[in-house]
Amino acid sequence: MARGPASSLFRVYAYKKNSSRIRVLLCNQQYITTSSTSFGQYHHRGASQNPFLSSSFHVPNRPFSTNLITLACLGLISQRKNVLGSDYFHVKPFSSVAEDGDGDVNDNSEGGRTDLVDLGCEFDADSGKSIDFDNENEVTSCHEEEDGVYEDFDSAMAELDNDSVDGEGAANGEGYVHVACRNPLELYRELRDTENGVKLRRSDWVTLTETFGVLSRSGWASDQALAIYIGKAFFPTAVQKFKKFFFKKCSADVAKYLVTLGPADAAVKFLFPIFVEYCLEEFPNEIKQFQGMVESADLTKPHTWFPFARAMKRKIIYHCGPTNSGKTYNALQRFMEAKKGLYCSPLRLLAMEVFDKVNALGVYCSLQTGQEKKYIPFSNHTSCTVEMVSTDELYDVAVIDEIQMMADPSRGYAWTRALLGLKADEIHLCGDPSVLNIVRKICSDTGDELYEQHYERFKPLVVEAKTLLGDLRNVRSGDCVVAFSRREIFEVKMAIERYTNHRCCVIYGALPPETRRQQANLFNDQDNEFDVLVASDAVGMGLNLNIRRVVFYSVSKYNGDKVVPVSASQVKQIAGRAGRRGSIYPDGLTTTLHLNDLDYLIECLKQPFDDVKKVGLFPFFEQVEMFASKLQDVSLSQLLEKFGQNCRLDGSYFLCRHDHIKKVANMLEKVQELSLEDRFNFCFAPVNIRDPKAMYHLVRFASAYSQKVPVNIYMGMPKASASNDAELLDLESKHQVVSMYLWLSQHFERENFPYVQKAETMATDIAGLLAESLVKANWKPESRKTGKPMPQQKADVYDRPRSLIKLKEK
Ligand SMILES: Nc1ncnc2c1ncn2[C@@H]1O[C@H](COP(=O)(O)OP(=O)(O)OP(=O)(O)O)[C@@H](O)[C@H]1O
Ligand SMILES: [Mg+2]
Repeated sequence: MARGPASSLFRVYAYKKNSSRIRVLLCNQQYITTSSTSFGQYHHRGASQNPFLSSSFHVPNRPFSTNLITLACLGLISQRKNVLGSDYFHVKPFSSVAEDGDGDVNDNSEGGRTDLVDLGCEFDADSGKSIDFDNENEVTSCHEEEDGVYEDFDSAMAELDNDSVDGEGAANGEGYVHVACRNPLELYRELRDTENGVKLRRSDWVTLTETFGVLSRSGWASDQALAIYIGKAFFPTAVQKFKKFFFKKCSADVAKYLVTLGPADAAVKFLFPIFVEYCLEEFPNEIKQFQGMVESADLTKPHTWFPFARAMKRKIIYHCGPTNSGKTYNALQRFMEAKKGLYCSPLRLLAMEVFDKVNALGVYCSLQTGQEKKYIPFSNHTSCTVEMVSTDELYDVAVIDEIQMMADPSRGYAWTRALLGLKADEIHLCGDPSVLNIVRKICSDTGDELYEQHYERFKPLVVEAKTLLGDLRNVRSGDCVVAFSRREIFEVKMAIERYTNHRCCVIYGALPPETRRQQANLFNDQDNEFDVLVASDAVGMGLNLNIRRVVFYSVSKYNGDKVVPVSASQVKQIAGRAGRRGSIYPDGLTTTLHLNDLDYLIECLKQPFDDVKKVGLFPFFEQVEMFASKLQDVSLSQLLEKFGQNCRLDGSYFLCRHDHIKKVANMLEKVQELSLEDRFNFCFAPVNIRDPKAMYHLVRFASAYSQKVPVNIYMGMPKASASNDAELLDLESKHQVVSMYLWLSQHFERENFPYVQKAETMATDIAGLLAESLVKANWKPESRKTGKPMPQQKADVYDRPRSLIKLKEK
């Protein structure tokens, strides 16, 4: 068996065709020795003399080259200890490895020992079968070999071995290092300095072409390339150029080896470091430019963005608990006691509710939402929406309500910014426990003191197992039926009012907050006939309504793409509206319309709160501007796209979704004279991008603004309340336009928007008309008209609303 008898070196070559088939041929002892530190973490104890001797060994799923080293060592170790589990592969003992008296494998470092040679065998994890090699390392028997790859491989290997034997210094097995074991930089330089590469056989050329295809599509490789500032967009081009270079320069042994590996991950892992060397030399400008871009899109360490807040010693109090447990109530107590306080709300409606409540209790409080600013003389307190938080003002106490919204995919950044940036001695966070861990982490980054106050629900929420048995005639006074689309809301309202004596109020997202508030008051007030509320998930956050029972009309909703189950946390939030302390129904009930949705409801209520791992971030304009300076001739939408692709974030943060902003930016492309900053700010205006009327007006506002003419609202005012759904939709959309104008007037120089008063009057009038319309609304939702005509319903039989039937049929 011995080959190169006097050699203190041996070679192992590992070939991994798939995860269970590993071939060990030869390895250069020197190589193992020098690389032993790289897997030092995998062995312990007993490594005193020979670093490969270990009493236990874990075979990691490592990159190919590490496996190579590991295998070589494992062979030695198994020889001595037989410790390898057979899960990974069976090790055929290396009969040629001698043991000394105490059973240790001879330490090669002693020098002159010649017995560590010729380690030729192949291992198969599944079968345990091995392929034996004779001492010239040519296959002597090849069990269960089916395809020709192995044969090619074997002959390639045999050739390589022969080359090494014939080559310089090979007589004793020294000097030859297989390409897989060689330094990639060296390999790259060799390729680069070669005049002409080897002429490839057609079949090899095909294999190599496929291999480059795999490299170019490899997510692993494009991720790794980011480390040397090869961006994802440039990566395929870089691979393409590398491929050209490679085909021109490739040497016989590299080509042969790659062909052996085939178009697989192992080949990508082998090629990648060479590719890196190539890129570093070939694309210095691209790398520099991308590096500049990446560095300007650095969103890591967001707590350092607020040096003033960092200079303060803030006290953070987390009011942590489920819905209706008194979190907001307790935080507001501190807010009202403070000399100067700020309350940050997730919704305009809730900001208004707190504004009213606090003023009613004798604490002067102003209101600040995106659309309106109500300054109460002598007030030191402000109730605002979280997006309007000022990180410049100093406060004694600030309250950030619904803090779990930090994890909201689109709006989360506003909560994160408030928490990181508020300059307040005391900050009260109210929310469920889902973001508690991440708040702990953020506080340890910011150096703020965190106090936790845990709450329990005042009264447990009771699930009514009977459900409404699919029949809306089982609705009772004090019920809130929750549906997840405007269309369903009107269908339910119509059905209830048609088949029962109840009257319904409605609350949904597209209604202005004034109208929602009017509807909520109508429902809360016991002295009228409106005793049922039909609402969307817009009712879910923080509001205090006189709800006895929350009935889920359905437990799935359309997410803009497909119908998906409503999330457990949302179900909890919504169901939590029932039975508020202090309301006329302090015992909360919840159920579903249909029996077959009940299990899902119970499951959601039972589920523990998520443990959120990341919260949202979005760059300030200044960051986007800095990023823009690294690019030329790109639109804002492209800029944001690129920012999203290239920004760096810490593990606790994600970049908030901004498709909506990009769409608005695209629409505004036709407005030419806007500065980048104005354009950026316009994109945050509250507009329904699916409403062409609203989009038209936004573009008009932006055009007038860019031409420095006073921005006016040219829109006919409706004369009367709606008498059908089209008119109702028109009112909703007109209110949005006015609301957008008001928002712009708050976010840009006021003198450019001189018609604020007119807009406010229009907004109030439209909200009034909407309220009037909703009281009498008993028509089919507009979108229904485009569908097939419905069969006539029998007057006395309640029929389930059609959209639900369709959903269930699906
Ligand atoms: N100590 C208290 N005394 C009187 N009323 C209270 C007290 N605590 C809470 N309430 C009332 O109970 C209701 C629910 O309280 P609160 O709004 O603070 O709950 P929450 O935990 O913030 O709920 P959510 O998660 O839904 O926002 C409110 O109407 C509030 O005024
Ligand atoms: Mg609350």
